[in-house]
Parts: sequence; C-alpha cells; structure tokens
Amino acid sequence: MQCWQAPLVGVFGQGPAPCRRLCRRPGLQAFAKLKYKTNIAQNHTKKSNFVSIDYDRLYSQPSYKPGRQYGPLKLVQLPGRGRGLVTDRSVQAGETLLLCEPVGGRVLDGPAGREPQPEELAAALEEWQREGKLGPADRARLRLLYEGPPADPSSPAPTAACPSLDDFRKLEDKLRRQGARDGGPKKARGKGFGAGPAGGAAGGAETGIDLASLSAPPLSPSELRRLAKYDSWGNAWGELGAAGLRGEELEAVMGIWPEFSLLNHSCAPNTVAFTVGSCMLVQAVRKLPPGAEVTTSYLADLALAPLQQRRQWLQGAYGFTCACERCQAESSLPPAVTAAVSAAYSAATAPAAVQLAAEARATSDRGALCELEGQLAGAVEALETAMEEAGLEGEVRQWLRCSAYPAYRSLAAIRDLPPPPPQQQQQHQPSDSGSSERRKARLPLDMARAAGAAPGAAAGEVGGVFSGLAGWAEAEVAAGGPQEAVGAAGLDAAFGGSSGDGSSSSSGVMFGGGSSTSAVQRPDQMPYSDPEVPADLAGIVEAVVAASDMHFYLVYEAMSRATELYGRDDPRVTEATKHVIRVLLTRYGRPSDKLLFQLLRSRMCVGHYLGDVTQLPPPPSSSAESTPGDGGLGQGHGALSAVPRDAGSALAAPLLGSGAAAAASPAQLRGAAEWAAAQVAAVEELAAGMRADREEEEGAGEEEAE
Ligand SMILES: C[S@@+](CC[C@H](N)C(=O)[O-])C[C@H]1O[C@@H](n2cnc3c(N)ncnc32)[C@H](O)[C@@H]1O
Repeated sequence: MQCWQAPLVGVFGQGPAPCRRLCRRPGLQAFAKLKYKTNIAQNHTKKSNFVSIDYDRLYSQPSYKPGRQYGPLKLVQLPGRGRGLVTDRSVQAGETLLLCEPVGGRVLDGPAGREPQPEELAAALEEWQREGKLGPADRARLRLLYEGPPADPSSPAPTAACPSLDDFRKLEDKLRRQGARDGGPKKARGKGFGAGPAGGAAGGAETGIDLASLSAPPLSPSELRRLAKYDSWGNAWGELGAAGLRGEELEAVMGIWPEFSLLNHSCAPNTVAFTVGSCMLVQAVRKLPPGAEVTTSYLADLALAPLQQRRQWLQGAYGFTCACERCQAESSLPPAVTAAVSAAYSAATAPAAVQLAAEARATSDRGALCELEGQLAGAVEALETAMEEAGLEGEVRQWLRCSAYPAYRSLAAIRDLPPPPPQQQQQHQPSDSGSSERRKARLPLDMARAAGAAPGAAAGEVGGVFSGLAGWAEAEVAAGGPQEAVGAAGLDAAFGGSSGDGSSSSSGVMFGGGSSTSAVQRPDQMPYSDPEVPADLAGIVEAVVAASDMHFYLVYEAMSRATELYGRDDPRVTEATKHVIRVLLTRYGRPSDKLLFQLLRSRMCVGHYLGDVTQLPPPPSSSAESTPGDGGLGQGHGALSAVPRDAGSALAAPLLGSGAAAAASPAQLRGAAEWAAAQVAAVEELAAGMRADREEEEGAGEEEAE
C-alpha cells in the first residue's frame, strides 16, 4: 500500500510511487465561553467503547505504549476486493480508527527523505526472524495477511481466513492458551509456544484460525518478499509534528502494521495514516456512516494524477483495477473533460516544462516562465470550462482538479514569483494567446484573485509569502543580520515567550502590536501575498489527501498570509485559523490544546511552500535553543536539521516546488512562521470551542451506537 504524507509518502510496499469536515460553527462568543467548559487537560484522554488513548502522552512520550486499539470496525469479505474493514457505527471526522503496532515491534528506519524499498524491508524481516525477533504471534499475524495473486492464476488467491479483527489483537493470548491446553510449558515449546499438534484443533475451533500452521514454521524468504511487497507501508519523513515533541529525529520508516494492511485502497480515501514512533494511527478524515468501507490510498504522488496513470500503476504494482468512486466518476466523463484533465496534467509534468522550471528556479526568473505560465493557465481554464459545460459539480469537480493538480499548483507557484521586468514579459509573451488575457487566465474558485485582483498589488502581480518577505529580510540584514533577528528564540518570543505580543524585539519590526486588537503592521516594502491561493489549493487536495502534511501546510500558509494581509482580528483570519485547527484535530485526534499548539509549533519549524515541505536549517546560535523536552522550537529544529534542506517533495520536483521553497532564505521561512505566530492566541481560543463541539458530536455518535 502506498500512503500519503508529506511531502509524499511511501507506501504499502511498492517503492517510491511514481510514487471534510468538522462542522457546526458557533459564533466567536460561543467559542470564548466554551473554552472554559472544556479545559483540555481533562479531556485529552479519549475513552470510548473502542479506543483509550492518552493522545498527549502518545505525541510527547516515547515510553508511552497504548497497545493495539481498534475503533468501531469489523473485518468482512468484500466483493472483488478480498477482505476489508468496515465501520459498525457512524464515525466522526478525527476519530481514531486504528492504532497499530508493527510486526516484530520494530520498523526499518533510514535517513529522512529517502524512502526505504520493499526489498530492504524483506531483508530486514528475514534478519529479525533469524535473530528470533519475530515471535510466533508475529508470524501468525503475517500469515493472516494478503500474499499477492497466486502463481497459478487459475487457483484461488491465497488469502488466509480471518473471522474477526480481534484475532489480530488477541493472538498472543490465544497462542498461549493453546500451548497450555496442549500440555506444554507456557513459554517456548519446541517450535515456539503456540505450536500445538498439527491442525491446532483447540485454537482452530475457538478462533477459526489454524494457529499451529500459522505460527510454527518460519516464513520463507519468498513469503517475506511478497508480504513486504503487498502489505508494507513506508514514509520518507516520519511525523513532522510529533517527532520533535518526542525528542526523536525525523526518519524514514517502513514496516508492516498488520491491521492497517487489511485496508483496501481508494483514490479518494476516508482516512489519513501516519506513524508516531513505531505506532501507526489511522484517523477518519470525514464522517462515515455505519457499514462504510474504511479505505486508505496506496498511491503517493499519483493520488494527484489522472485516472489512467493511477490505474496503470495500481494494476502493475498490486494487480487490481481500482473502481473506487473517484475512478468510476472519472471513467464515465465526456471525452472533452478527460482530454482537458490529461492536457493540464501533461502541461505541468512534461519533461520540457520540468526542465524549464528547474532552470528558472535557480534564479527565481519568472520571465523565463511566461510561456509556460500561459500554457498552464490555458490548460486550467480549458478544464474549468469543460467541467462547467459538462455540468459537473461538487466532489467530482474537486476530484478532477486533483487529477490535474500539478497544473493548478505550478500555476500558483509561478504567480507567486516576483513579476518579470516589463521588457522580459514582452519577450516571453505566449505566442498563441497574445494575451494578457491568457496570462491572467483565471484560476477556478477564488484563485483568480491571485492573478491580479488583490488590493495593493500591481495588476497581474502576486507577491508570495517568500517573495513578499524579501524586502523585510533585507531590512533584517540591514538591522544586524537575519540570523540574529529571526532565530528560533525570536520565534519562541513570537509564540508568547518573553514579549508575549508577537513582536520581534531584535528586528524592530512589529508583527502584531501590543494589544490583541491591533492589526499586524508590515514594513512598507513588503507586498502581500494572496491567502486565497493556498486556501484554494487546500480545498482541492482535501478531496483526496485530507489531513496530510500537504493539506496542513496549505491551510497553514493560507492562515499565515491572511494574518499578514488583514491583521489578526479580521474575520477572514478567524476562518483561516479554524481551518488550520480542523486539519490538526482531524489528524491528531484529541490531544489537549497545549499539546495541539506544541504540535503546531513543531510543524512550523518545517519549511514549506504551497504545500511542499522542505527543511529549515538548524538554528544559527545557541540562543536559539529551547529547553529540552518542552516540545519547543529549538528541539524541533535540532531534529529537523538532520534533513537536507533541499529534500522537497517528489511532487514538487516537477515544477518549482522545492525550488521556490529553496529560493526563500531561512529568514524568510522563519519570518513566514513568525507571521503565523501572531495567530496563536486566536488559535487557542478557537480550538477550545471547536473541540467541545466535536466531543458533543462524538458523544452523540457513541450514544447512537449504544
Ligand atoms: C494490503 S492488501 C488489502 C487487504 C486485502 N483485501 C486482504 O484481503 O487482505 C492489498 C490487496 O487488496 C486488494 N485490493 C486493495 N484495494 C482494492 C481495490 N480498491 N479494489 C480491488 N482490490 C483491492 C488487492 O488485491 C491488493 O493487492
């Protein structure tokens, strides 16, 4: 399986992939009142009929081991897809569906940014088995997993029977009991405890599983290879928020989490999965009715690619033709729409476009990209028109935009670069469009505003956060150098540290006046950047990679830009802030507010640009360190600094992504975080209310189930 994380993740095994909503919106007054009703410290332990997790400890203490936890799920046979997990009551967005442990209690780790390969995992599994680190229950669990199509296609697929999800949780006990009944000592007997007489009658009768045959013999190298190919999951980065809080380095991980391996694929999945230490959490990203199949995406970057590319890859890697809702919708489109999706995708990912962008990004030369910009704008416009003419709406439109996402994203990235000098603009005018019209071709939704309508910008220009901060960074240098001015200590202060008002004393630049009602003041020379650009991109990716790192960084950037542009008390900033909180609560479940903010801070240490993740360099001086274990920025920086700064996402690579981020100086990246820091007070207030609201909804869901 492949999973998405930021920048993009690995996988259920297949090597690098070519790789909603919590709602009910009370007014602000209600949020403020609710804050007192929901003192978080009391609420961070989720105890329901299903899971009992202390989220605060999970995200901050490596010693905390909550064990296997299953939400309201059952394992069933599904037509054409083998087994799968379905809900047995309604589920809210942000509910934990699974908390799994990897087989052998261990994962294969590696340098962050480099995805381990399934063959490496297979070799590691062999070694663990040789060294006795895969116990009988581990082997039994592995034997319950899908092992790929049969060598002889006429024989049925060798999917082991598994009558209940609980068999995964209780295997240790069952094996131990069976061992006892068979008269052997409770500890390892012969081939391992649990290895009863052939047929394992007692265990078999009780569980439906032939325990002896499942657990006794070691798995062969070819079995381990198949399991690593079909059932593993990997992530090139680890958890960008929790790693710092837990005092862990960011590392690539790969392993097999048996219960998670029971999830089937969808190109528009309803969960997000990520690892914290070696545990894997699976969170619902939208409301699910009882009986809904719980799905994950096996695609990484290709989640944002057209139907044909997705199907081809899934067929090659896993041997099935995806027929999820998104695929079905995309396979029955009018030909004009299919052609427009494919043209937009190709315009952004064609080798010539990629090369051009690579050359231009070295110099932030937007002039060299005028023609490409025209092509992308034309392609996006054509797709929007085709969808309009075909009468497509809502979810389907968003899915199609996802399928052509590289075009939307690249266009936004180009328009965030400083505009070329007028002379160059003329030189590079797209020949076919003639046109400012074409150059200004509107992005859908409100992205159009980015193309020149935002107040204060010269027509046709969009100043990005990073390009926009350039002037400010220059001022910083003049005032004593960016390092001094925007070190992590400065950020700590911005988060309510010494100054408490978000101002950066060393730079002399005000980021949010002394009172909570004052608007953010910006240096004169700083252009604004349009918050709608990342907000609209977030709206697109939410349809297929909700609560992923990419989604988070887009909503976060929208909040950051809105704060910069409107001042923190503006209602638009409130909305953007709520969006950030929703994404965090969906991803992280139910940590206390304090922990939630620490996770937010920790994430803010990571450089990002339009959803592409890059890395900030380490803090420049010792003054930037924060107290170990406090989850502060110093620690986060320390952990993150191990990762090469240029290690952007695979998706970014095609066009501008990591290049644009790399073009931003450390001061600019930190500066962007600092703007957002002005939001923390507002975040705190809003989060409490939203959490209360959600708890009410969850409570109602559980009552309904009972
Ligand atoms: C990790 S396993 C998932 C659990 C599996 N269904 C089982 O019975 O154990 C991956 C395999 O499940 C099947 N599968 C997953 N998603 C599917 C889908 N959307 N349509 C058809 N088959 C699917 C494919 O055979 C794939 O190789």
